[in-house]
Amino acid sequence: MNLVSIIAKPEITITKNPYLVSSPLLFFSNKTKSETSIPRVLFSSMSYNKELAAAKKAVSLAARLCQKMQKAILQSDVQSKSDKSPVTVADYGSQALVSYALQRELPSEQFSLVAEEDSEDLLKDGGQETLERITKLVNDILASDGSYSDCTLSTEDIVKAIDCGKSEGGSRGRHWVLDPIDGTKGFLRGNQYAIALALLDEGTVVLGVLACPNLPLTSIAGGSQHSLPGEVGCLFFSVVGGGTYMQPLDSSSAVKVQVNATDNPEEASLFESYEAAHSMHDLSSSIVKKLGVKAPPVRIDSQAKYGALSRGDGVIYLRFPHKGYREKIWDHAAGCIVVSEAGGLVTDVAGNPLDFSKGRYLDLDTGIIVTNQKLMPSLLKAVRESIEEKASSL
Ligand SMILES: Nc1ncnc2c1ncn2[C@@H]1O[C@H](COP(=O)(O)O)[C@@H](O)[C@H]1OP(=O)(O)O
Ligand SMILES: [Mg+2]
Ligand SMILES: [Mg+2]
Ligand SMILES: [Mg+2]
Repeated sequence: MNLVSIIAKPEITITKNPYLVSSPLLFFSNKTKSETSIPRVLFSSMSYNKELAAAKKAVSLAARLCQKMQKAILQSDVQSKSDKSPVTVADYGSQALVSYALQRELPSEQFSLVAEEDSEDLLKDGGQETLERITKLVNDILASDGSYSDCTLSTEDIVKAIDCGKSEGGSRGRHWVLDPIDGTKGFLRGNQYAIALALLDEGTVVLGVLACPNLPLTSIAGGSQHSLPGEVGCLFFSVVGGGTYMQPLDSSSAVKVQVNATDNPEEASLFESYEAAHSMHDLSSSIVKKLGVKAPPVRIDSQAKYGALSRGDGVIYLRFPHKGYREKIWDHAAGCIVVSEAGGLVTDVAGNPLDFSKGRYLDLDTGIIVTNQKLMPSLLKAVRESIEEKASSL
């Protein structure tokens, strides 16, 4: 039986990147081995190699599209900045590109996609011009990459690709889960955003790819989110049982990353939403005060928080949406596996893992808590106490 084995190549490093120094690269090569000599953990990651390659390609193409559009937005004058259509074009374009690329890369698989956007607004009066812009943009990205040069997409193809994302997901079979631009507000401001793609298999997230085009390749601990050009753009990826890896968006040299495993809250720093409207910052600050965290919170947009936490830039991520907000699975699926495979934990307030098998929404009523395994018990205790105090003060 021809199986895949993993060979460590410690001599290959990218010296500019501190994560690479202690992290040998892993290469996959074909080798014949008896089935019993392969650890179970490798079997689980081996089963999704094809899907991982397809997901990385799809997300990298979408990241290129988003980078192009964000540059155009930031270079535009004040008047056209108030026009929100470039972000719309980028959102739809990213979803169309990921959907199309996955289907081209995995032609023999049944395709189901749970994604944020749908074409309803594009098909209304006045949507045609936007649809044409999206179609041109997607075709331009594919042409400059040289992929799928056998066909140019029509506006109908684009609508079809976007609307593949209407699946309800659930606990049966395989479903891709996509947020084409996570952190739209950050994208518009020129700050952090992510393209987040995950694969659900029988209700469990088994694979995640997270592109963070504006995230520095070096640590953002302490809040420094600025780097020299050429030193930003990270692609995180994980397969269940296989760990989490990070590579520069424009290169294929991946390194294994791990969460910061400190058990000392004084050394732990907190990530939270940039947008106060997305999470209750007063509650997070009461929790970290109770826990004894010293550093001020680092506020960044999108699932880039999960990526940064997976490589140890910070230790805690708290997310408490305001009452009535329903969390969607595409806002957490990729980030969740990226952190868990790097040794972290992602739970609800009760300490239960997130359940992605219930359809398009996560069945949560309170919030999402992310940290390493050692700090989780005391963090959960501080969360519960702070929630009780807040409730009794109302
Ligand atoms: N009122 C809201 N409360 C919480 N999250 C929201 C709200 N509105 C949008 N979001 C989503 O929160 C995520 C951004 O999280 P963060 O605040 O941590 O950056 C995005 O997925 C964003 O959607 P979108 O994907 O459309 O940007
Ligand atoms: Mg989102
Ligand atoms: Mg989005
Ligand atoms: Mg949105």
